Amino acid sequence: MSSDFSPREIVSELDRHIVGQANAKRAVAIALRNRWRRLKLDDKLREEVLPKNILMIGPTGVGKTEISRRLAKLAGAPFLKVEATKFTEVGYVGRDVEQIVRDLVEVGIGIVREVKRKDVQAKAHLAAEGRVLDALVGVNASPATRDAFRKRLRAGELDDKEVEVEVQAGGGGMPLFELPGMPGAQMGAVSLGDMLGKAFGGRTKTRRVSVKEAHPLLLTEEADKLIDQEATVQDAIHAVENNGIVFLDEIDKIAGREGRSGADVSREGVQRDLLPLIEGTTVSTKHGPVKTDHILFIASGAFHVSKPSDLLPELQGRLPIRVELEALTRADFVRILTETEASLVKQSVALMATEGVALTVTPEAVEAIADAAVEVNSSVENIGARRLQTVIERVLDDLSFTAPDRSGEAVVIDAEYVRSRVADLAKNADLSRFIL
Ligand SMILES: Nc1ncnc2c1ncn2[C@@H]1O[C@H](COP(=O)(O)OP(=O)(O)OP(=O)(O)O)[C@@H](O)[C@H]1O
Repeated sequence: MSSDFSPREIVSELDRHIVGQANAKRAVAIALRNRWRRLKLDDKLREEVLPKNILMIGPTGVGKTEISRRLAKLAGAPFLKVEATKFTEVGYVGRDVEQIVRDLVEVGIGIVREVKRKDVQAKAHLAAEGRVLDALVGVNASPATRDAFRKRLRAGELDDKEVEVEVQAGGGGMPLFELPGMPGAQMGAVSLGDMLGKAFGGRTKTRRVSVKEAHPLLLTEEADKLIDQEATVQDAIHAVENNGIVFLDEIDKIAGREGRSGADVSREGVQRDLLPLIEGTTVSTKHGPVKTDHILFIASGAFHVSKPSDLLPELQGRLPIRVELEALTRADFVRILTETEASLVKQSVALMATEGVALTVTPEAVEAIADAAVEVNSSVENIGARRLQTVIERVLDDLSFTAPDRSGEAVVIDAEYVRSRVADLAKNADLSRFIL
């Protein structure tokens, strides 16, 4: 499943979504290409080639996660983000780190299942249509009646009619997870196992839904019936072992410093627990053993207080590729707002269009938004590009609330308007702490 993009192509794909950070993009592009190269080797040599894991160093909100996530999406690779500090929490037992691999397998199953669902879509489509017809006319209806209804169904004439359908209980028939690469993927992955357990446990329940709603519900269910579940799991494990990417955030926070207080020992403990995973071990999961030797680990942290050299020497050795990400400038903010493929401005314009409001954000307004973000980042706390979200929300708050009453209107957001919404707040650090 590994993508066959060249490093140059990978970087240019990443460029569509992420501004700047050329070094980090380059490093991950090489790492991805190296996996493709490894898979081309003969068996014996292939086992010898270990991934060169990456340490990303840079302040919060400058694109570390985003680069990794986009890379994984590009490669169709199972991806999981974990905060290293999670393992320093009270009640933590060393073996919990293995949960990372189990969760990654669930993510992998999600990806493989989605691909396989597409493969069987045509067949599943017919089967789902058959079940909607059963619900409409009964299983004993004459072929002629069925055909007549099928025609009307396909023409969309029956969309609003209510039917009773039998669906798997426990979420069956609904998309069970979000795809990696989307926010929330992590949460979805954790509960995925539970949900699948229920979905395929055979319990069904009757639901009353419109014909229009019934079709997608049954489509997923019929597709899953056509998919070989065992092969899905095996493919997923293969994908995880050869292409999996784990993003370990806040690694700097578990780097111990001189002076061994109790907390430092626990931090070092977490590093020791993580080490085997990164060095290569076999984790048992409910789907079988999973080897971690070739999983790519991207560790990341700001390293404001601790330094990479404060990490255990063994861990430092396992993170040989170091890349620094720069803090974002005002000019970067302007580009993030306008040039990226799904920029915040494009998103806002599209969202307002669904309400019939033609929104225009002038270039001067974009500059003013960037100014406000820079100002609050320096006066309150530097959260990088994340600040753009809070500023935009604030700027569009009124419009967002009233949009349904303003259908048909053209609304222009200019610099003056942006300033009127956020300038005072941005100047007042105490206020913006809460609002921006
Ligand atoms: N260089 C950039 N180009 C475009 N968008 C960016 C960039 N940097 C950050 N963003 C946006 O800001 C948000 C946060 O970025 P990201 O999750 O990558 O932060 P991070 O550097 O990983 O920080 P943390 O270590 O706190 O997780 C994302 O929505 C991302 O799209």
